Formats: sequence, structure tokens, C-alpha cells
Amino acid sequence: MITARGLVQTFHTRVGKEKKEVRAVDGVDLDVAEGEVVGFLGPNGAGKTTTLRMLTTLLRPDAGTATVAGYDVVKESAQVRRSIGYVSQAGGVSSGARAGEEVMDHGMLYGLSQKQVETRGKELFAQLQLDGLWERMPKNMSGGQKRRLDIVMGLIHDPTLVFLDEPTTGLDPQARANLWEHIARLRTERGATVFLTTHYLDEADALSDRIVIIDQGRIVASDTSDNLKAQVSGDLVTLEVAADQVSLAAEKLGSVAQSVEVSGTHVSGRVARAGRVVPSLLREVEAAGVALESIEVHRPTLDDVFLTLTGRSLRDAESETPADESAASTEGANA
Ligand SMILES: Nc1ncnc2c1ncn2[C@@H]1O[C@H](COP(=O)(O)OP(=O)(O)OP(=O)(O)O)[C@@H](O)[C@H]1O
Repeated sequence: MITARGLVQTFHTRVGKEKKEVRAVDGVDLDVAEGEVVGFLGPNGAGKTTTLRMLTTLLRPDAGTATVAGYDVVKESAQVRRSIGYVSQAGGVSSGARAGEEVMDHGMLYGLSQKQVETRGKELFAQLQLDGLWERMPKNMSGGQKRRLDIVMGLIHDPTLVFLDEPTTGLDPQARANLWEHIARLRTERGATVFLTTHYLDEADALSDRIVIIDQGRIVASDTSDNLKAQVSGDLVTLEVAADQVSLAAEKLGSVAQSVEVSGTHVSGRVARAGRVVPSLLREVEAAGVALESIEVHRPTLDDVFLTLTGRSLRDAESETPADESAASTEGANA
């Protein structure tokens, strides 16, 4: 459904008198199969939106090629646009019209008849729990309702490939969970392929068949969440024992874990797959006469994965975004 090779996008900006070049996307390759839900994860400024804008034909790549739904994003941009749904980060609903009118206009832009748009629009309103809001002005809707209305707009022409740019940013936890259900249903009920950007680790984890991680314009990993976690971090096993048994427990854990840390009466270490290692570890510990107070196993998070791959945690990477970037003016971007 999506194939990209060597995508590059460079922005020329100016901060005061100084000219600056930002290579926002630096040689990105992507392959997304039909029916896949792919989470495109990375810190602020990593290049997620810029990649998405190239794939949705809103930005012409400086280098590289991409086909989306079988069409070339540069040479066949009109066909690409007709084949995809795109829900941008900012949301698309901005005029003073009523929600239903916005949907009607949007659907008719795709060449659907008034009747078709109305039928489909009302069906989507029901599916996305917007019943009764057809006549409501978007500015009088809650954040979650507005975001779901954005999704109605993105789906009005029944695309089989949907791009969602940070669909839940700014929503409260309940509205996020609610939207997650709707996104998951896009695939199960409509068979859609979904490509979504996010910098929420739990969101990528909950929704995606596969996670592609981008950092500083480059893809640093692409795999299922479980495989990523298993490859780079391992599960954290923590044993709590009596003070005089700490070194014995550390020795036993050290025989199966990569490195062992001791903190008071807690001994911790990472193992590749805890489910396979812990039963025999427990037998060993017991045979050595160590009385366990407690044992805890933590699956690694995607943040652990990011840390292992880049040497920084996602949170640190987010706070590295230069503060003066918002003051930068754009030159020569080919949007
Ligand atoms: N129009 C533009 N002009 C200049 N620089 C830009 C422009 N758009 C993006 N950038 C820069 O390109 C880099 C990548 O930005 P992009 O918006 O693609 O990141 P992102 O991963 O989507 O971030 P976020 O999670 O904050 O949306 C950043 O350094 C950003 O400041």
C-alpha cells in the first residue's frame, strides 16, 4: 500500500540573520502492506509530519520516490489524493458552518453525490458516536468530538488507506481511549490500512501491528512492538530478598541476566524473555536457600527501546527541540 525509497526533505530557515538548513527527513524507506496498522513513532521534530506530508502529496520530496495505493506521489498525485484519507494534526474543520454542512462540502469535493455523502456521513456520525451533532457548529463541540469529526471528513469517500497525524494529541484520557477503539475498528470493520503518527508510546503500542521509529529524519527501527522490546531491552526482573542474601540472589540472577544492579534489598537485571527464564531462576534461587520476599517482572516499554536505539529517552529527545525553532521563518519549502 505504501512504498518509499530514500525520501528526503530539507527546509531552509532563518533565525534572525543566520540561515539554517534543516534536513527534516533524511533518506526514509518505508513498506506498508494492505490491511496493516503502522504506528510512526518519534519525538517532536523527528520528521513524522514531514514524511506524512510527502506521502499524502502535500509536500514534494527533494529526493527519493514513493508510491501510495499504487500511485506515484509526484507524477500521480491526483490519484493518490483520491485513494487516501488524511486527518492532519491541526484538524480540518475551521469554517463557521455546521458539522453536517462541512461534511457535505468535503464529500462532494471527492465527486460524491449529495445523497451519497449524506448517507455515508450519517453512517459515520453514528459509528463515531457523533449522533445528534450533524447540526452542531464544530466550535461548540468537545475536543474529542471535533477530532472524531476530523476522522469523519477523512473517511467520507471510503478510502482504503488512512493517514492520521497525531490523532489523539490534546485529548483527555477517556477521549483518547474512545478514539483508539474507533481507529482499531477502521481495520477490523472496514479492512482499512492505517498509517498513524504519534509520540505517545502507549498509543503506538495499543494500536499498531508494526511500529516504525523515526529519529532526526531517519528510520531507526521497524518491527512489532513485542519484537522491538525483546530485541533491544529484555524484561526487567527484580528480586526482593533479606539483606544478608542480597549477594547470593545477585549471583543467581547474574547467571541469566545481562547486568545486575543492587539497590538495598532489591536485585534487578534484564533477561531476554522473562517467561522462559523466571521458572528455572526461581528453582535455582530456592535451591540456594534464598527466601524471596517478592519478585516483579516488568516488560520493557517502547521508551526503553528508543533509549537503546538512540542513547536518549523519548522524553529527553522531546526536550531537545530547539526553543528558537518556533521563531524560524521558512524559505524555499516546496509545500
Ligand atoms: N515548514 C517548515 N519550515 C522549516 N522547518 C520545518 C518546517 N516543517 C518542519 N520543519 C522542521 O523539520 C523538522 C521535522 O519536523 P516535523 O514536523 O516533520 O516533525 P514531527 O516528528 O512531526 O514533530 P511533532 O511530533 O512535533 O509534530 C523539525 O526540525 C521542524 O522544525
